[in-house]
Amino acid sequence: MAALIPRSRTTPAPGAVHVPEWLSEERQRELVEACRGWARGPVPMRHTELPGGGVMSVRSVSLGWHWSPYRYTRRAGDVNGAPVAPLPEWLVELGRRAVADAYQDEAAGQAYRPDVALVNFYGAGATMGMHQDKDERSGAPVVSLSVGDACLFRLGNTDGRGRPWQDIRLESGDLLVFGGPSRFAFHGVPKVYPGTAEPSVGPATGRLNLTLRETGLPG
Ligand SMILES: O=C(O)CCC(=O)C(=O)O
Ligand SMILES: [Fe+2]
Repeated sequence: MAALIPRSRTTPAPGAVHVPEWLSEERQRELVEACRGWARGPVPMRHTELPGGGVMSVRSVSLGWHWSPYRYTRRAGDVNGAPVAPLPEWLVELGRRAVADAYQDEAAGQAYRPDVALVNFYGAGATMGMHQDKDERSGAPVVSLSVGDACLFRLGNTDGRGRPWQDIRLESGDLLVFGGPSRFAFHGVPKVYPGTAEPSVGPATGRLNLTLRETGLPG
């Protein structure tokens, strides 16, 4: 839903750009629909098990490469052994457009070649602890798209999980790109605000987040 007072783009940290309402409502609906399909399979969306025995509160599915802690594989050995669904070209294009728009740099968009998407669904009470996206062997930016309930996104520093950090409210349709000096910054989602989504656009409840990345892995 368009805000009464439009939110403007910000650069919360060097290399990090937040573009509110970047996705049209139609695009958001398409993404929700696509996520419904990916959640079904070939690798079903699931709570990822962590090596320490815990499980993540978000449910996830990947495209292009399967992510499980802390590596990328072509098959989901920790789920059902199925080969991961391909990353569709329209999503690659969306990622390239996102980078070009965020950095206002067409060449940066052209150079961006994401080969993996991680789709996360935050149901009631789900959060994500502070972490780095560091299983990629590439310094290319991470493109993050949010649909559904708003959340508190915490963008920290590259040294550790603690302060300083910037708190950003990500709403449905928002784009966040973190690259350059922010590419390996710790970040997390300490809170999702239930019931803040526009019912005609987002999932019925909860929050969807999709990140595009370059793994830097061969073929
Ligand atoms: O949900 C978000 O906004 C962040 C997701 C994230 O950090 C990740 O998938 O690595
Ligand atoms: Fe992350």
